[in-house]
Amino acid sequence: MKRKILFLINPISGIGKQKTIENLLSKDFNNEKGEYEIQYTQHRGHAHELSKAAIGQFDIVVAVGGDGTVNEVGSALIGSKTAMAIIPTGSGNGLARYLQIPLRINRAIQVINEMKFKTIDTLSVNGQASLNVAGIGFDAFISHKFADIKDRGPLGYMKMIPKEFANYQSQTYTITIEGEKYKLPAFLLSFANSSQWGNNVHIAPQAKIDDGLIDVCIIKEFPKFTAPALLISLLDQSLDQRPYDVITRAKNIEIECDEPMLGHLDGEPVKLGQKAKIEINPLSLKVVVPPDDFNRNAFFDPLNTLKELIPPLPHIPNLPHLPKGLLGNDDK
Ligand SMILES: Nc1ncnc2c1ncn2[C@@H]1O[C@H](COP(=O)(O)OP(=O)(O)OP(=O)(O)O)[C@@H](O)[C@H]1O
Repeated sequence: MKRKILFLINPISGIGKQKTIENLLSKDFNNEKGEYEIQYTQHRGHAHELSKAAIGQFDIVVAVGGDGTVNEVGSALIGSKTAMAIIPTGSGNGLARYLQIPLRINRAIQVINEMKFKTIDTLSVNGQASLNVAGIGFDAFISHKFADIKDRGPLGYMKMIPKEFANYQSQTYTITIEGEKYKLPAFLLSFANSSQWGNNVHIAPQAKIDDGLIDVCIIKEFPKFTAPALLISLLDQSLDQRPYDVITRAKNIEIECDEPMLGHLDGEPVKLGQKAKIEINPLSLKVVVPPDDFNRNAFFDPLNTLKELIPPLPHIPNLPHLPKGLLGNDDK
C-alpha cells in the first residue's frame, strides 16, 4: 500500500542541516512505499496548523526540525490515525534520540521507508501536550531565554547555561503526587515521557515512553559548587542513583507556587501561572520508529559500538510514593 506523506520543514531549527533535505529525498526516499509533499513552516505554530489539516489527508506527517517542531506536529496528531515521523534537524532532538532515529538525514529517510509504527504515551500540562520532557524551574528558565537568541544549535545551549546558572535562584513548590503533598525548594522539576532532554542529557534514565507513567524528577536546591557532579550524572545516565534527587513515577501530579511559574513543553517556553496539572495520556500517538535491527545494520560507528558494549542499567521498579526520608517530614 502506497502511503501519503507530508514533510513539514522548520527552516530555522538547529544549525541548518535541513537545507539538504529536498536533494536527499529525491535520492533516498523509496517512491514505491509512498508519495510525498513538502511544506516549509513560516512561523511558530504553523507546523501544528498544517498537521491538524493533514489528519484524514495524509498517513504520515514528518516533523523536520527539533523537539519544538516535533511537539507542534505530534500534539496535533494525538488520538488520530495519522502517524508522526521525525527527521531530526534541531538543537537537542531529545525524542528522536530516545526513539533511536538516526541524526543523519539520509538514514532518517531510510527509517521512514521501513514504515514501522509504534504507539507512545504523551503528557498533558495544563491541557497542553508534551511528547518528550516538560518542566518547571531552571530548564524552563533556559527555554525562555533560548527562545530569544539567534545562536541556535547545541553550542547555543552550552554558551547560555553556565552564565544563567550562576545567578539562578531555586523556588519553593508544593508538589502533589498521587494525592500526597510535599513542600520544598527545588532547582527544577521535570516530567519525563522519554529519558532525555536532548543531546544525550538524561534527566530520567529509566523512563519508558509506553508505560503509562510519568517519571517525575525533582532536583532539590543544592550548593552551586556541587554542579559538576550533577552534570556528570545527567551525562552518564546515573541521576536516579544520586541520594539528593528524587525520581518517582505517577499518572497525575500537581505543582503550586506563590509566584507565576515559567514552564517548558519539549523545550518550548510556556507560562503556567501559579498552578500546573500534569497528566499522562497513555498510548495516544502513533510514531514511525526504526526496525529493531536498523541501527545494528548501519555502517561501522565506533562510538555506537562502544555504547553497545556497556551493559544497560537495571530497570528500577515503579515507586508509588516519594521516599519520605529524602524529603524530610518537615517539608510536608
Ligand atoms: N519559519 C519559522 N520562523 C520562525 N520560527 C519558526 C518557524 N518555523 C517554526 N518555528 C519555531 O522555531 C522554534 C524552534 O524549532 P525547533 O524546536 O524545531 O528547533 P530547535 O529549537 O533548534 O531544536 P530543539 O528543540 O531540538 O532544541 C519552534 O518554536 C517553532 O515553532
